[in-house]
Amino acid sequence: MKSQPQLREVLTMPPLVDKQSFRNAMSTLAAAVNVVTTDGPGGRAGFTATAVCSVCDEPPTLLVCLNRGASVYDAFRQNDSICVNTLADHQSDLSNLFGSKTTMEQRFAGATWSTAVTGAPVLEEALVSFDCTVSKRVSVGTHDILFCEVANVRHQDDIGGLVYFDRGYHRLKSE
Ligand SMILES: NC(=O)c1ccc[n+]([C@@H]2O[C@H](COP(=O)([O-])OP(=O)(O)OC[C@H]3O[C@@H](n4cnc5c(N)ncnc54)[C@H](O)[C@@H]3O)[C@@H](O)[C@H]2O)c1
Ligand SMILES: Cc1cc2c(cc1C)N(C[C@H](O)[C@H](O)[C@H](O)COP(=O)(O)O)c1[nH]c(=O)[nH]c(=O)c1N2
Repeated sequence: MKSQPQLREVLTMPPLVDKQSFRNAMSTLAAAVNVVTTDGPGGRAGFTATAVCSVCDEPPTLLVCLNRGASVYDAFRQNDSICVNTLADHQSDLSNLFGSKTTMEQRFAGATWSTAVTGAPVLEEALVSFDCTVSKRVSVGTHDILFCEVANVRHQDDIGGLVYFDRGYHRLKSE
């Protein structure tokens, strides 16, 4: 019978797949597109994120993965108020605005905002907005995982969703 590798052996093992192969594979996982915003002592900031998912419903918690090299990282490190604004089918331009090398002024000038209970910016025409407080932060590799407790939800009816798949946007409409 083959013995289990010792911890030291595991730690020195090379990565199983290279970065590009990983990204190519990940590009086949369809994901909702979100503009994640914050405000507070670290200032107002926002970025586009597809690495968002549900964690548990007691307490209602979702997670957001944020690259520590992103321009918004310091603001998200200092602030605990976060709003996950899931984009509607007509908002791919806003995704590109918050997902490219633009200033925060340029990003927020691209849409209309209100202020959530927690103080985070809420996108007026979002499909759904999750107003959250960060409950825990975990660093893994290049990213921080932000666990966010949901204080309030705002949902719009009769509006299509936006999905990122195969490095492009796809519009979804319910029958
Ligand atoms: N989780 C992330 O940080 C993440 C997710 C999606 C896109 N992006 C960024 O958006 C840009 C365009 O992405 P694309 O999908 O058109 O092409 P891509 O080839 O850069 O990425 C393909 C897929 O790989 C994953 N990915 C990409 N960069 C990653 C990273 N640094 N960490 C973890 N997963 C990552 C995502 O699932 C992405 O959809 C790139 O600059 C990319 O880095 C980052
Ligand atoms: C469709 C799509 C999806 C994502 C991104 C981009 C795009 C276009 N980006 C990258 C992130 O939005 C990007 O780092 C910043 O908005 C632009 O970089 P700077 O803020 O200027 O560093 C991104 N970054 C991240 O840390 N987590 C994520 O889940 C995603 N997802």
